Amino acid sequence: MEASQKDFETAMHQVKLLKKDPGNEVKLKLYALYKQASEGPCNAPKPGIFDLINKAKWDAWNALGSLPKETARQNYVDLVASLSSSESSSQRKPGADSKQSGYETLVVTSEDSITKIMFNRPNKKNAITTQMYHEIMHALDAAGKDDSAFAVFTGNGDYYCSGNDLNNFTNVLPDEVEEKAKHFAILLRNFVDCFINFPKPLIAVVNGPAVGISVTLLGLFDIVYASDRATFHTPFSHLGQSPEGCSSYMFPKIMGSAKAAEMLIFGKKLTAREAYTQGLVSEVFPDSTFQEEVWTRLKTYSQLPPNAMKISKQLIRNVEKEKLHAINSKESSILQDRWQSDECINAIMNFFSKKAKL
Ligand SMILES: CCCCC/C=C/C(=O)SCCNC(=O)CCNC(=O)[C@H](O)C(C)(C)COP(=O)(O)OP(=O)(O)OC[C@H]1O[C@@H](n2cnc3c(N)ncnc32)[C@H](O)[C@@H]1OP(=O)(O)O
Repeated sequence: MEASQKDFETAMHQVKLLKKDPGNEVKLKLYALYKQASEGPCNAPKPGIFDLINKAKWDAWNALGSLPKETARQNYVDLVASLSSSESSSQRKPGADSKQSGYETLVVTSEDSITKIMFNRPNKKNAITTQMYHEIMHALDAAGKDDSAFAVFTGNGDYYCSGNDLNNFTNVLPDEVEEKAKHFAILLRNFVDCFINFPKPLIAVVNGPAVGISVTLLGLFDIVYASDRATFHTPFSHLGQSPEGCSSYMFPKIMGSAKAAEMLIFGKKLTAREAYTQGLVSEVFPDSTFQEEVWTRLKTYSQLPPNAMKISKQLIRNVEKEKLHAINSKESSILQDRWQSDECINAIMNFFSKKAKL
């Protein structure tokens, strides 16, 4: 059920009862969601750069873009619920619903036999930092072993995920480039391996635009539900890079080589409907009812016998597992070279100099 105005008001009251200060980042998130839910997209003039507090608040609100009021209200209620529940977790009975601690870039929750892994850097469009890569690997490892029926990835805010955080490649001295590239190739390979090896059904709830590695990985997901606001974009050539996440194999297999080439070589951005027509997405939902429809459905599926679902997933996927590992290894090693190329270094510099937003 979508959060009602009454749920929203109750949540506003609950915030005041929190005993622990949730920290500035969470307070900004609460502020932004509250403004978006009550007033809609940011319409206030941007504060001056020295007005630090009001600028941070404005940035947080503005980062929510055109997120619908209803979704903001729901996210606000969910966030307050997760804050309240983590405060009372010491009194909670074992096995009850819980937000898992130890994550800074994700919100990981277990509810209704579903492990939900939510990218949680909405102000940065959920771009994946090195820390986030590690947290995702950790969350996947735990979700593979816990008693949930399946795992679901989604994004907080208006984006699903804007792909690799390009800051991962900045502040590297010229004589460190080779070593860094090697380091990231190993990280990438290990990261994608976790998706190839994940033993249970893996579902993506694509709440908004998806870019780069968050798109390529979808070929390794079992089901992809998308809001009609979602887009799918892999600007690898624009960045002087090349495909990863086994997309060089999975995308031609899913959509045919001609369509895959348009995405992976030319960086053609697909709408949710196009991604559905090309077989990358299982179903598209209107954004206004997306969360309610998808989660109602997933809660029903999560009651199916978990072992049967797990075995079926493995039957479908395991035939190609070794091949996928080999492809992942090859893609990572090619990227290791690409990251050291002038094409790539210049494209990343361009992004940060705001000349070439993709
Ligand atoms: C282990 C290594 C694996 C490597 C393999 C992975 C490859 C990839 O994923 S390639 C794809 C990389 N991603 C991109 O190229 C996207 C870059 N971002 C953008 O083009 C845009 O930010 C946007 C289209 C995603 C959103 O544009 P807009 O709505 O105009 O919002 P802003 O650009 O103002 O973004 C808000 C805020 O977030 C920062 N940000 C967004 N995405 C990234 C990112 N991928 N890396 C770093 N930072 C990102 C953006 O810089 C803004 O920050 P502030 O200026 O500080 O507010």
